[in-house]
Amino acid sequence: MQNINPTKTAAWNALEKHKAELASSTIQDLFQQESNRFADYSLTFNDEILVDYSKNKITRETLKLLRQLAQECALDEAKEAMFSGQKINRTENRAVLHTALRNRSNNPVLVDGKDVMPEVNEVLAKMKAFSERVISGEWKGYTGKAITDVVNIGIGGSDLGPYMVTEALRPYKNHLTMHFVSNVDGTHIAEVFKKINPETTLFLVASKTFTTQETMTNAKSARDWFLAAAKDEKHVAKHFAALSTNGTEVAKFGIDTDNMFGFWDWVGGRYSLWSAIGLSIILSVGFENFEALLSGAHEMDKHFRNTPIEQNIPTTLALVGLWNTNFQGAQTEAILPYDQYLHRFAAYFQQGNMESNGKYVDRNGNVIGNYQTGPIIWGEPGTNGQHAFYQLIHQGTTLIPCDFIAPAKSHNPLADHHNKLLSNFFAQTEALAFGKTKETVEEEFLKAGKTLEEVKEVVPFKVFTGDKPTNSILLREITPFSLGALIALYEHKIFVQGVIFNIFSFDQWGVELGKQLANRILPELAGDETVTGHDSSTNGLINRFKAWR
Ligand SMILES: O=P(O)(O)OC[C@H]1O[C@](O)(CO)[C@@H](O)[C@@H]1O
Repeated sequence: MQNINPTKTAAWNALEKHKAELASSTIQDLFQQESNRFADYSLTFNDEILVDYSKNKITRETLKLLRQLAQECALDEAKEAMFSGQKINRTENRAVLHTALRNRSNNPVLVDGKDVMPEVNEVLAKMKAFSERVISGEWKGYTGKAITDVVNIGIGGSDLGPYMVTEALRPYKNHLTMHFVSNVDGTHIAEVFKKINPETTLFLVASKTFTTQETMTNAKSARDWFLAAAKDEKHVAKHFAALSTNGTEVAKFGIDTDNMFGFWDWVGGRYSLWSAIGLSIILSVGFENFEALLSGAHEMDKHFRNTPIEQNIPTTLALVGLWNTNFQGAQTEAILPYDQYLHRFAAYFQQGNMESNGKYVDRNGNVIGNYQTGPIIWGEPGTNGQHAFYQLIHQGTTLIPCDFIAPAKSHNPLADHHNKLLSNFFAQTEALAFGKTKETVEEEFLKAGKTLEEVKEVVPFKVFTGDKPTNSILLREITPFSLGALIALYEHKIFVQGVIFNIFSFDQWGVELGKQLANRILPELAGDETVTGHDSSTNGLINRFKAWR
């Protein structure tokens, strides 16, 4: 992977000039100039996912220059480096191979000269056998009863991915009730304890490192709660499994390593739902559906690796996103799924994108001064978002590019709900792009029998400038396969942007300082002594906490 400052490329320079030339054009103007924008600026994956990026302020020239930028930043070489197991996570000296976890072709993937596929397949086979026993009821708890509830204890990538997918695939669910505990706030696990029975609950302790404070604290409380009922330590083996890379810590915690499902340091936490961390998904929807999820992601991997840049969906979305943040002044991106089952999708990619590309130091170790790296990611399902924050997207002073995502076919085709839902999706993207002029507002008033004199004060507030960029991602249906492909699409989008930003997307040093300071503060919270070792604000807060608790 080369270390190229994107702003030093010829393409970046040309994009700056091009931006100035386009400045006076609106998205509406571009639609008037190009009658076929939909056909020319949309791509289809597998006849299952349509990506329409026509409602962005881009032209053929914009795309040509953005593609040139990707080439000048050696994107193809970086892609091959990732897929072939090179240690592109240089600050941790690790390969980045979530693609190997879903490599359904089974072609060898080498890390340090060793094919990782046999081990990947071995863990998959172990998860299959285990999940079948639990789902069928053959796996019994300590009093001989079958498992009814599964509690995944993990945080960050060890929670957000499996939780998001489990929710997204609810229509495929079996009888097991799933719970996800992540927060170290005792409330999170205490509320779950109220709903479960120790005799019929299986705890999955999901942690790549098996040292994460939140997870280990919750896991210990779960074990204490369980032993308060089960009494005998030997019963732990029937009720606790570990999903981790760290066998030593798993054994130290007291979980039978027969109940451990391993993965490897080349799986990043936020890219780990395809690994043993996906066991809760398998327990919820069955192994076959998990395989279909992997297959969907694998198809997207092949598309990303092999499709020319002009038709390459993740690359196109990455380039359009980069254009919006670096040349149009946007700082955030909203992900707006019009599907209630995808209610954690934005939260999932909040970590996926912001932990990956929220970096200010480039691959040479230099501070980045003159371009933006990862955007702020946020979002909520439509139409809830419409009644909450869309006001600002339509009429605020900040530019917010949005991804609208929806399935054509609903899993719950109740009366006309889905048509209503989708009419809102289509209407929003139309309104954001084309807005509403002063003339239209006045015309509407005249039609309603008002005079222009009567309404002149209110007219400005009813005008929508439009010219707000959106992508529309329409899926045929949310299935395990299409969901796998959709997730992989976003993962690769993040990768492409990281390559061009010239940053390391697969480390996360930015989360360490807070952890370090919390470890220093924790013992200070124990006694009643006044704390004086910090700045006046931190001392003041700690001391008031101690006085009030
Ligand atoms: O799976 P682990 O090791 O418990 O880590 C959980 C999460 O903590 C982080 O390391 C930092 O917050 C994430 O990258 C990771 O997903």
